Amino acid sequence: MALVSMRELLDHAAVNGYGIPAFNVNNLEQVQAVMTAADEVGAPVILQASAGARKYAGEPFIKHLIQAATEMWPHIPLVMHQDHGQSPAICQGAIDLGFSSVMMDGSLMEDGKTPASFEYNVDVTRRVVDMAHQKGVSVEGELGCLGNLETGEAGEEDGIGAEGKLDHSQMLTDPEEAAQFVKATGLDALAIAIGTSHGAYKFSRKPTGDILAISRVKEIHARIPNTHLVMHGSSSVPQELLALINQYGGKMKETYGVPVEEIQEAIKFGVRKINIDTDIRLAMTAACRKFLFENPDKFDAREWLKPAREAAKQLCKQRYLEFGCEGQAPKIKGETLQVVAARYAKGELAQVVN
Ligand SMILES: O=C(CO)COP(=O)(O)O
Ligand SMILES: O=C[C@H](O)COP(=O)(O)O
Ligand SMILES: [Zn+2]
Ligand SMILES: [Zn+2]
Repeated sequence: MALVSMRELLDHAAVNGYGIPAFNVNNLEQVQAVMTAADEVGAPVILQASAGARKYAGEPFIKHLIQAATEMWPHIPLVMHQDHGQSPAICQGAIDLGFSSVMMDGSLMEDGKTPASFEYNVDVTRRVVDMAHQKGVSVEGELGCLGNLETGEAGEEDGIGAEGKLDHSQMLTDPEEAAQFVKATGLDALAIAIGTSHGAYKFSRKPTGDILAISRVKEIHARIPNTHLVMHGSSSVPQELLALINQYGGKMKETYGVPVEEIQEAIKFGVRKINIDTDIRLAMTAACRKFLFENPDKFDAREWLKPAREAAKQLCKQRYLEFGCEGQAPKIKGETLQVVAARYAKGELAQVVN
């Protein structure tokens, strides 16, 4: 099957009440880990590449790694999604490269650090929707800035995150604004801010409602019940992986992620795409540290990449099962992007916002 539209997968997830993890990938082993996990449980797949991933591997490698996955697993509906595009030009580049879905993250200005105005966000997102839908490519936008409600700080581990302190009104997506935003842009999926942030250091304690606002998901969903919601920064940061890393020479500080049961609750209220990168990083690092510690004489990279890939696969498989993806892949038609483009043109996929 050629690459499919993210909209088609999220529509299917909405009708059938499940959520799809979107895994960040940077290299061969991560692509193989996600695909094998999906194959074992019959899950549809969203592979996403950040700007950092494209810089690390090089765009041709990202493109061909994902295309190789469509050849090796032709029966799995697969979306190639660009994560956190900082400008319409970057999204255009990804569409030209063959991505079947893009994120225009207009919650921050092009520098990836300065919170943007609502008007700026609508303008850039609308422009990306116009060009993407003509090709049948899906668009995710973001309203509200990801950040830690305890400290007012955004994740500082990757290239994207607001600088300085944010207040709660910037870090919690407003339901009414969300409705205006969806109406004005016509996007396919909306990333919301509810207290999650990127990276391993999300919460200083197991999160409760004051720092992880699942109640806000419910309020947004009540206002825009037909829009697919996206949760970024949704790694669960399993304590056993932190313990393994530290047991074998790592030095990670105490930290907590987004509990799986909170994500499961959010899935009941319109969350259809759940972004996970950090958990794969933790799983691979733990496995790699353990293997090298136990086998100090080994030097063939394949020997330590194999357990790392296997650990990533187990993590992905667990999330597919926990989010309800099991057995869904064969039920998805896998329309071509041309067919999807025609459906956008006819207005069949227009957003319904009252
Ligand atoms: O949101 C993400 C990518 O867009 C990844 O989030 P994590 O850092 O929680 O894995
Ligand atoms: O958006 C955040 C992802 O975790 C990507 O991280 P990255 O920019 O380090 O590749
Ligand atoms: Zn953002
Ligand atoms: Zn993100």
